[in-house]
Amino acid sequence: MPGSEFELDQKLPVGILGATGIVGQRMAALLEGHPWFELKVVGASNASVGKRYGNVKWRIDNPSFVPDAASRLEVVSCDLENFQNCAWVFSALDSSVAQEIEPRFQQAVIPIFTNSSAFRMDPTVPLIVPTANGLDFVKLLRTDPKGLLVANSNCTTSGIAVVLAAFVKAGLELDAVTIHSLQAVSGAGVSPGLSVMDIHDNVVPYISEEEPKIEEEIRKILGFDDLKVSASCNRVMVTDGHTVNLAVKFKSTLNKSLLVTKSKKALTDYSVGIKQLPTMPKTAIFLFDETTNDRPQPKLDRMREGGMCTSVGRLRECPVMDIKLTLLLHNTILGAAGSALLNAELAFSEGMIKA
Ligand SMILES: NC(=O)C1=CN([C@@H]2O[C@H](COP(=O)(O)OP(=O)(O)OC[C@H]3O[C@@H](n4cnc5c(N)ncnc54)[C@H](OP(=O)(O)O)[C@@H]3O)[C@@H](O)[C@H]2O)C=CC1
Ligand SMILES: N[C@@H](CC(=O)OP(=O)(O)O)C(=O)O
Repeated sequence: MPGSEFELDQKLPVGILGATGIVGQRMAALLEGHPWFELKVVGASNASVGKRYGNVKWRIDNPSFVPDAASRLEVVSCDLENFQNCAWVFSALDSSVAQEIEPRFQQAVIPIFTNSSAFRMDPTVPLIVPTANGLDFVKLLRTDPKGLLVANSNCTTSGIAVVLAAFVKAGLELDAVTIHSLQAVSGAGVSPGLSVMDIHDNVVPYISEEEPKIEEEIRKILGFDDLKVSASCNRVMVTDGHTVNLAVKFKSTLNKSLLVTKSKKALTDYSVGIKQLPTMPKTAIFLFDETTNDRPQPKLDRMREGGMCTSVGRLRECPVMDIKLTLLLHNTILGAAGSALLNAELAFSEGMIKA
């Protein structure tokens, strides 16, 4: 927890657009008992308007089930006037809907931290995975604090960006990256979501629009326009937690064995370089050593550090590239709601949003 400068007389009122979906529910669960922010408004589509939030069909495995304080709220429409008293809003809207609704909040000068992909590649929108490029966000807030719309990345992108950021920070220059993902069903959201008939006992080797999104977002987050990235995405029968097999080629003349050693050190030494905040994990990356060759696994490792830590294992030489590894991230926490919340904490702690 930060020091007394952040002790507030009253918590800041915040709202969620798309509060009834999988990411919106995660946001509500993470906000329950938050030291600075209090969930006051929950918005969704007309299908949910008028319901008590506690009566909405709950879909995530939060220990407190529907968060207690939020359960009494009534779901409202995502019209601006319902959120006028919020210090800012989190958006967990479908991207097609977000495209229309999010700019209205931006124009009304209500800051918005969005999980949607609608504006991620807009050059005026910071694309921030706080445990990867959070320090860039701090610098931006200090020099040009106008970003009222802040996006976090695609879920799969998030953990990859964290690992690659650690390599870059350790001075390992990236040349090319290949990505093979095994993505959980919660990534597909509720509506339309995935049919059990399609995914049970199955692997689906295609996720609409996912591959180019990951490739572009990684370049934007790391700031390397010329980085070669190739992604292949698969949907698997896992509830939460995306697994990624990553191979990396460095711009280096060192031999592969040395690059493995340096990569391991980069991951174990990695520190994000920003202050401790309520949702910041103590360690952004957890590396399994060579005595453990069957981890990370979604069921066992997705909740490490409250779902905000990227777990890495099986880091070894690659006969084609230089190194390869397996990483795991929680797709609705690090990959969505947790990063949006940490971005808001960062912005608030840097004075972007006044109490
Ligand atoms: N799931 C994941 O792992 C990740 C998701 N994201 C992004 O986060 C966003 C939310 O994803 P997810 O929670 O999975 O999606 P869901 O389909 O589960 O939820 C969508 C939400 O948007 C609301 N909504 C839909 N149409 C409208 C409308 N016309 N007006 C107002 N509200 C509307 C829904 O309300 P209602 O219930 O009433 O229909 C619901 O609350 C998406 O943009 C997604 O791409 C990003 C990273 C990871
Ligand atoms: N498409 C991702 C989740 C997601 O919604 O990503 P995005 O916000 O980039 O559309 C998945 O299927 O796991």
